[in-house]
Amino acid sequence: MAEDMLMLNISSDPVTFHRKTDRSHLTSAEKWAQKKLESKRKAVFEPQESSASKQRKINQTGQQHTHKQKLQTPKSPSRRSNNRDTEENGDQSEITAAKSPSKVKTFPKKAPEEHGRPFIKTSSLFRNNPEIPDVLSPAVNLVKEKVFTSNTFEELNLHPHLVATLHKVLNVTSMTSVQKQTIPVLMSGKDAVVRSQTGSGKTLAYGIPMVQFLQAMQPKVKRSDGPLAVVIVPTRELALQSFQMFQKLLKPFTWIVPGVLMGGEKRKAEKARLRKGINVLISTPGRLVDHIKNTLSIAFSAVRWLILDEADRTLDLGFEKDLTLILNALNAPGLARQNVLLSATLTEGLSRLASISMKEPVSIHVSEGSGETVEACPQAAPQALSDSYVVPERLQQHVVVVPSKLHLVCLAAFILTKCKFEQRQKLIVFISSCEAVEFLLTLFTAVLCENPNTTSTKRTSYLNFYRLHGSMRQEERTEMFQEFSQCKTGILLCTDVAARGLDLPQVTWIIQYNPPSSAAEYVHRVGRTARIGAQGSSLLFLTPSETAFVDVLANHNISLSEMKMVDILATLIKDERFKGRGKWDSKRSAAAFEQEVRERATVLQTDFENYVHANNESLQTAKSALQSFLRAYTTYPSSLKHVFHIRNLHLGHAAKSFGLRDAPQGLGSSITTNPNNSKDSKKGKDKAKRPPKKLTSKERVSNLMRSEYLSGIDGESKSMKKRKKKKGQAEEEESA
Ligand SMILES: Nc1ncnc2c1ncn2[C@@H]1O[C@H](COP(=O)(O)OP(=O)(O)OP(=O)(O)O)[C@@H](O)[C@H]1O
Repeated sequence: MAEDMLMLNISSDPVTFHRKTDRSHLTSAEKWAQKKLESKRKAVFEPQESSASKQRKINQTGQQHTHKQKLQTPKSPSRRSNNRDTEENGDQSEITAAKSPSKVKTFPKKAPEEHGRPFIKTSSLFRNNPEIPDVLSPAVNLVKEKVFTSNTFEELNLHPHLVATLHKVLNVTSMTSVQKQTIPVLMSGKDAVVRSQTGSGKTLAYGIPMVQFLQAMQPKVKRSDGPLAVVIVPTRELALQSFQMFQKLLKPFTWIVPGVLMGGEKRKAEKARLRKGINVLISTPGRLVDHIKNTLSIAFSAVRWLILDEADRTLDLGFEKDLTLILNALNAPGLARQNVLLSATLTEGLSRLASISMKEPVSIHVSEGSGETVEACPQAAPQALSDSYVVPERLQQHVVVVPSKLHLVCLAAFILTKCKFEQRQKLIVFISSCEAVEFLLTLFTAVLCENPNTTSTKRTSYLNFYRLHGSMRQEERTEMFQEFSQCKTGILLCTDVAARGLDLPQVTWIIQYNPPSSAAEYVHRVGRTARIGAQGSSLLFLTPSETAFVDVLANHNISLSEMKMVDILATLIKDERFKGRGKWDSKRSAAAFEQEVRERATVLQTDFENYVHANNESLQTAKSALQSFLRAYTTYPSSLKHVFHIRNLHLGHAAKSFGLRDAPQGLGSSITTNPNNSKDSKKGKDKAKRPPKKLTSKERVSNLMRSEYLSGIDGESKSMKKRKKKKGQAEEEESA
């Protein structure tokens, strides 16, 4: 009930959340028990508002012993008899063992009870969820790109040392389609706009002709010439990766010096390197602007090449100002320069924008040339090529619809499926904010990595978590990136900082736990697997209210197959750590199986909640992670607001996905329109007659931002606005 109130408070608009309780999955005993509980809930909570909030306090402190025990008295003969079943309390039911709360120990300390869980207090995970609609991915015209050609680098008239380096150092022999089409164009001195699927070798497609050009320059290139080529990339890790590739390519041509500038590194050291001379300069936009403004020794008079890798990202709003400044600095000397834009998701609009600073660029779309177009469904409307994206042929794309409350357990179950019960899996999980990455890392490490067979701090060996996001120190970022690159199995929890360009070997699964901000970002995220002709899989999590995103993707020729949430959760049957109270026997009926899965999911959620509520620090971390998730949710572009709108979120349910037992107070109270809250009784009376004030979406968002987590930020709406804007545009990409 408290959750219901909160949800209604954030929006007086019609809410799309389905309130109907789906009972189809329940056994008759459960239906009976649930009916009983509902009538009891009505009797206990609905007559008085105050009793609901009183109960919420009880749940939070766990101290009002008498009242709580009254609520816990088992009534039904079903699951409650085993003390693990839920006691429905709106959405905040509890399961407790017969122990006095004073003896309650919090996770991770274990009492000698069955499964080491003396105290379980959790929500009813499987009740009051919105119905899960079937997802029908519309028919699309599948466009495929052939990755490899039979052509070799020898055909290109390159310097023999360059060809040898390709063979021996980079281990490449035949050209990919994009290389075959791009290298001759760039070697002829023309500008180009290049689009080809992720992991198809675009870096070498510009790297090879550039090195061929530089090594042939007469008089011979000197360090003191300064930058002859400038490569702009949106993230630090990508800058580092491109720099390493140039180090390899330039091995035989030692007189040409590559260098990297990126946020997080020491400016002083970079200035010194610039003074000494860097010929191939790779940089993030923000840091380059920084040096243009502050480093006298940076000069662009000799620049002959400008590369914008991930050009759509670099050209979009977040970097517009930086890029204008860079182009002005580069254009000033007025030397003839070759310009190249590359991305897997370049659209006509962007190429037109880019053409302003380019000279009759050649447009290279691999799917038009050497690729083959496969009509998967002739009835489907033909797509304009600029709108349709190509994903790797051997990428298997899935979507799973999961109600918010079950998100956390479902992600955990999926990770266990892959990393505990399958061999050699390397996963990347995309999450919408840095705080949420940190939170999930701590939570999973504590709850999933705990080894039940040891009392020591030894962790399970099959789960190795890594993290990558924009709020990490640069040394940590680089270390994590390299460690994850080299590991054979592991789970990288990250934000979109890892979505573009990164070439992480042998990644088997991409999980989009929070949906991407656009179809293009979807393509880049899934593109971290199935690279250069390899196999890979992806899984997109959506809530029932977000399923229209499948149509958005279909508009770009992306088709997904549905995975069922129950099938993911079923893995928990294999994990004895989350055993239900009843004796589980695999020969029992399908209904009993389903029941056991639900119990185990509840046990897992309980572990998460116990960890989160064990102390104030973890509670605050969970709350700020929830807050950051909500904030990120408000930054979806207006074109996707019909799919991802904050008013469609159920706060109480979203809170569960952060291990919180209830929607935190403050989120609701500051935005409430409940007339009973009025201090002025007369006014309150008048107000009571009126329907709740309809808030504009702006008001709702600003209310949301004024929650308890932001105490101290209250009244700083300007800086808040700034932060939000920044977050939406380029939160994870580099600004310096
Ligand atoms: N001709 C080739 N033969 C074999 N491997 C290649 C070839 N060209 C590039 N590769 C390898 O393919 C991988 C992907 O290349 P690259 O990172 O350049 O792809 P991309 O098209 O830029 O991807 P994204 O769009 O994700 O940035 C790299 O490991 C690279 O070394």
